Amino acid sequence: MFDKNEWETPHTFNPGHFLKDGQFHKKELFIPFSMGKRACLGEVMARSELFLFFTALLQKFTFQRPPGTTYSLKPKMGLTMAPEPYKICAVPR
Ligand code: HEM
Repeated sequence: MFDKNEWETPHTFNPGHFLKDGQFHKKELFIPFSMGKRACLGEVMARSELFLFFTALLQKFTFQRPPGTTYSLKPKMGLTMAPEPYKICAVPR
C-alpha cells in the first residue's frame, strides 16, 4: 500500500486508487485475503459482511469530523497497522 511505484498517492487517502473511469477497478497487486492454498477461507463472508455493514451505516448516517479536529493517517504499529484513536460524529440522515 505504500509503494510509490504502484500507488499514485501512497500516503494520502485516495479512493481513486481503486477507480478507473469512475468505476471500481480491481488492482491485481492488492491481495488482502492472500492467495493459493492458504488463502482466507472467510473471504466471501468477510466481503458480504463489510458490504452489508457499511452500506447499512451509510444509508442511515452522514459521518463527519467533530468541529475543530483533524485526523492523522499515521498508522499505529502493532501486530497489524491500526489508525490512531479518533472521534467521529454519526449524524442521522
Ligand atoms: C476483512 C476480513 C479478513 C481479512 C482481511 C482476512 C485475511 C486473511 C489472510 C491474509 C489470510 C492468510 C493468512 C496466512 O497467509 O497465513 C487469512 C486466512 C484465513 N482466514 Fe481470513 N481474513 C478476513 C476474515 C475472515 C473471516 C470472517 C473468516 C472466517 C469466518 C476467516 C477465516 C480464515 C481462515 C480459516 C484462514 C486460514 C486459511 C488456511 O490457512 O488454510 N477470515 N485471512
